[in-house]
Amino acid sequence: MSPIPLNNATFSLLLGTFAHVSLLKNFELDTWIPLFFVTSLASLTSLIFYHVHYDALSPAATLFYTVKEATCFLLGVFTSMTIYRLFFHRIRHFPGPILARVTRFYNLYLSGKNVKYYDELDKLHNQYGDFIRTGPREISILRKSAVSLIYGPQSACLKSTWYSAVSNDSAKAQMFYSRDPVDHKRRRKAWDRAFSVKSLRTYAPLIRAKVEQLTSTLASSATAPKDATAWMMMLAFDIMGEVGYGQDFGGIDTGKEHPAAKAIHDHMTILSVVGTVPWLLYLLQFIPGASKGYAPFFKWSTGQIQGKKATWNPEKEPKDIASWLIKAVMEKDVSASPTTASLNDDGRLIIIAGSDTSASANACTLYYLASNPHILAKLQSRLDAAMPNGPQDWSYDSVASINYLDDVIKESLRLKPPVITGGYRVTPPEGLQVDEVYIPGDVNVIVPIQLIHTDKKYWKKPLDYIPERWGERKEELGTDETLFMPFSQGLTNLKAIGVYKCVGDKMAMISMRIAISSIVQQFDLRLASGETGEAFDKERKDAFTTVLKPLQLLFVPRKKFGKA
Ligand code: HEM
Repeated sequence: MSPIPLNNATFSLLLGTFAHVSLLKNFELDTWIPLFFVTSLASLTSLIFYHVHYDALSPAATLFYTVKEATCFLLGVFTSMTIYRLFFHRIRHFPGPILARVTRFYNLYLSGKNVKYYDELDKLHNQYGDFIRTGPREISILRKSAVSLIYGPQSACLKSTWYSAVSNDSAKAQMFYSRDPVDHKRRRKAWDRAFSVKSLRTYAPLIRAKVEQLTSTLASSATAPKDATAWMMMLAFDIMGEVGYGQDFGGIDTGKEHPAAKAIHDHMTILSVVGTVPWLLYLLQFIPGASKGYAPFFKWSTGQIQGKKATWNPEKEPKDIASWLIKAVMEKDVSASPTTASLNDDGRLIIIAGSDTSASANACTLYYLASNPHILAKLQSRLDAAMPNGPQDWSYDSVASINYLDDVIKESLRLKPPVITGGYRVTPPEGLQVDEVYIPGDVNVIVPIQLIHTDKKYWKKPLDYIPERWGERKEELGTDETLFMPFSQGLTNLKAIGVYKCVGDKMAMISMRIAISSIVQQFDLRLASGETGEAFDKERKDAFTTVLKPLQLLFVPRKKFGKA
């Protein structure tokens, strides 16, 4: 029996085409994926019901016709989608690999291949130019003017669907995932308070205490090589424990990486690879056990937040980031996290955003200093000139006055930005004019951080580590600060601003100044025997943040201080 018309292959094919052209084409599938699945399930159930009751088909025939019709329907959808994306889409004129124009699964493949998406993107830019289509509605741009247009304070671009991959409901998620600009701006105020000048002043001594604990530990077994990657990770976690929650993670004490560190790396790798197809990442969390490795960290941070709430004292000034966020909730401030779930998620954001990034920045700076003895010696001489009696003279004010220290840190952030590629933004409905190129509205755009930092159009000796390019050789090397965006910032009058830029950028700089100055003041750094630094340099994983290979260094205590 061949019931008409529902089991008709042509009809199903046409229905699929019609569904794409009239409906799906206009939807942001990433945001509507639950509805899409419920509707698909309901349609399949109705089809089965129709075949059983109206066509009186046997179970085997019902299965056969349902599968056939569903397959034809999907064939219609995907054929229409492919033709549309290749020949009719508003960004069809942009060059890029053919598969990338059709599906984001191509990006998933590129990201997952070696988890070095920045390398893949570099190859694509070399092949196709400054503007490339890296997805059906996604463009990667390597142009200076795009930085402030997309990331600057006046930008009309919003956060892309990538940010709704973890949750479609921003009321239940951390501030970072809030795509509604009004909601984001409101919630960001509570975070801004946690990083005010006054708050930062209370964090600096906590950071210094952790760094001192590290330098004593390093000094106690000075002849043995140490894995700088692991120790910088322990330091960063311990700092974020103290500054974020007023808690000691005990990493430096025990010499063991906090279990949350591995969980966060795994989580970030999944986020960056699977997140290239945001709806897929969204679905992944419904697979039982998918976030098992992450559970202890969830439990710890939720316990901390809820514990602080339970013992809240309104008279006490907050001393850590979490307490600032809780204060907004307890005082029912407009900036407060809207739900318990979102506050708990904000609590996780503190550690995730602040630890990995700072650890990677410090480890990379130590790598460059150990590999460039003349730069290390110059930095030590500047530190010695400012603090002639060595560590006993150390003060943050002295350290902050040493421009060369900032130059060293900035050059590391340029060559090895901890957030390697960065976040996508969506163009406003009226589109975006970048130099001679018009990008239509509702298109995901990105300026890949590491690639713009090393673009030979804009940088002389782009791959060389030259801290002087930020100071005395600025003019000679033509350094343009507006191209420097490790915190996803756009610059205006050399002030780092941007609606979605890193809220912890100032704390990050303070933390790096304290860590690098203290270590370099007390130790000479050398690559340990057998360590070339090559794997560390070349094999970084792009897991949104960076996952670094081990780096074996010798921390040799310095005997003399004073002016060189
Ligand atoms: C060297 C260290 C750091 C680097 C390079 C860095 C980089 C970044 C970047 C690139 C973004 C924007 C990501 C995007 O566009 O999606 C960001 C956002 C953020 N960072 Fe950092 N970060 C660092 C340290 C920190 C620290 C210490 C904290 C403190 C908790 C922090 C907290 C945040 C938060 C909360 C956001 C989300 C901001 C928002 O969505 O409004 N970061 N960071």
